[in-house]
Amino acid sequence: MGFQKQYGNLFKIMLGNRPRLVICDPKAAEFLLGSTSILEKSYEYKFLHSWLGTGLLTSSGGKWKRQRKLITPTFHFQILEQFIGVFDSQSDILVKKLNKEVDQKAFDIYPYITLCALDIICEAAMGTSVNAQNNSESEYVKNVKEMCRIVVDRSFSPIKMFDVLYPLSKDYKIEQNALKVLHGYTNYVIKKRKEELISKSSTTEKHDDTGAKKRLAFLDLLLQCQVDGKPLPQEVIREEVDTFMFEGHDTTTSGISFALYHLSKYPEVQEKAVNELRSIFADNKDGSPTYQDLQNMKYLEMVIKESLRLYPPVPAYARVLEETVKYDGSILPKGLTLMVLSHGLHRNTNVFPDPEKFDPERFSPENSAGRSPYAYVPFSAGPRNCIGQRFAMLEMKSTISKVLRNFELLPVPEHEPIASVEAIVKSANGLPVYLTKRQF
Ligand code: HEM
Repeated sequence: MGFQKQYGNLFKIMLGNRPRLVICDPKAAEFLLGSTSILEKSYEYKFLHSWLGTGLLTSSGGKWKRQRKLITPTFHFQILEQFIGVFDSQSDILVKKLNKEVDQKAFDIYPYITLCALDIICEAAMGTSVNAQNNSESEYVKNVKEMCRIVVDRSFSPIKMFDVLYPLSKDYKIEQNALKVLHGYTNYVIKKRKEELISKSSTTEKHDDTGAKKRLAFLDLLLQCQVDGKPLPQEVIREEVDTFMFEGHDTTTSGISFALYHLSKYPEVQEKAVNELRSIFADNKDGSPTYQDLQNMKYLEMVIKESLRLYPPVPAYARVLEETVKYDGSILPKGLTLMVLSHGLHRNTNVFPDPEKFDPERFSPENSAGRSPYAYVPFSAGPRNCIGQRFAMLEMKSTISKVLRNFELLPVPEHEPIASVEAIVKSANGLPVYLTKRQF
């Protein structure tokens, strides 16, 4: 991160034997992210292939275009609306778990949120529960964590990054075992859902035992997709479900945890967010939020956005040039990796003065007006932006508002997070807070 201060908003570095152009400048970010032709992901994404195959995140070319078109409708707001119950019921479990920290010592909020976010994505993606919050020792949960660690390790290890050397490492064996568990579980769930889909008539299948409209998981929607009149192959469905599992829980965990941490540090911001919630839930103090309630949490959204600015969960993402291109009078050669460092872009002083200051007002409608959409990119931008962006924002609002309605968050005065830049941004020294009960 220090490189930006030294070399400016556009600079070249070598990682291993690969040169890369690091982008912390909105104009260059627009050139890359707005492009409809520079879509190929960089080398490091290959470390995800053994788990995710070539799902939406890791695929390229025709397959990516086809899958993106097919999957986009499954993120329609009417479908997202169905997941609000999942966010709410899992947040209720989170509140129960957090109750034991009330008036106790400071504790790290991150592990609690990880398990909650895992439960949410499992239920939304697969329609099943792994019950991580009540059973953090689940094999599936343990192996998701293990795979996330291995992927990051491989990106930075001068030995493990090479395919020929990697099988000699301890992690290779751990990965093989993890993949057995992860693929075994997803394949089992897909098979079970497929059988259910075939055995139930189309009318009963859309309703649960009480006759209420049944919620469909992303998996059900994928099972209903057809290409040229044929259902998607099992392998393709598995890749996408696994991709949602990977992209859809560590990212929101980081987003929620840092936002809660910032709320603890800035009591006046917390007070303002709570007042907004009081006005939204005036007639329904203990009620569950509706889709509209979540949409009305405008100030909370500003808080989340500012938190994502300072600690974007995906701090960097990269593409590789398949052709030589020209940018701003310079030739960028084929094979060059272009990396958007959102962590640095969000600290560009031309766009965000006094960048280290936490100030949600930066995202008020007046202050956001006229800002380039490529200056603030926690969810990336352009054709390969995050497909789960609206799902993530709803989940973050739902979970954070539930915590705020139940607890007051208090700061640990001397603590400053040390951003550890892995695939997902975490804090090396945790995100500790104190909790007291709130009268809402
Ligand atoms: C705060 C939460 C999230 C953040 C900050 C985030 C951020 C991002 C970013 C930066 C990318 C681009 C990555 C790249 O170019 O390599 C991306 C892609 C993606 N995200 Fe998210 N994400 C979040 C939540 C989610 C959720 C909840 C889901 C699924 C339910 C999801 C699914 C995906 C998928 C499938 C892609 C690949 C899209 C494509 O290449 O077409 N994300 N996300």
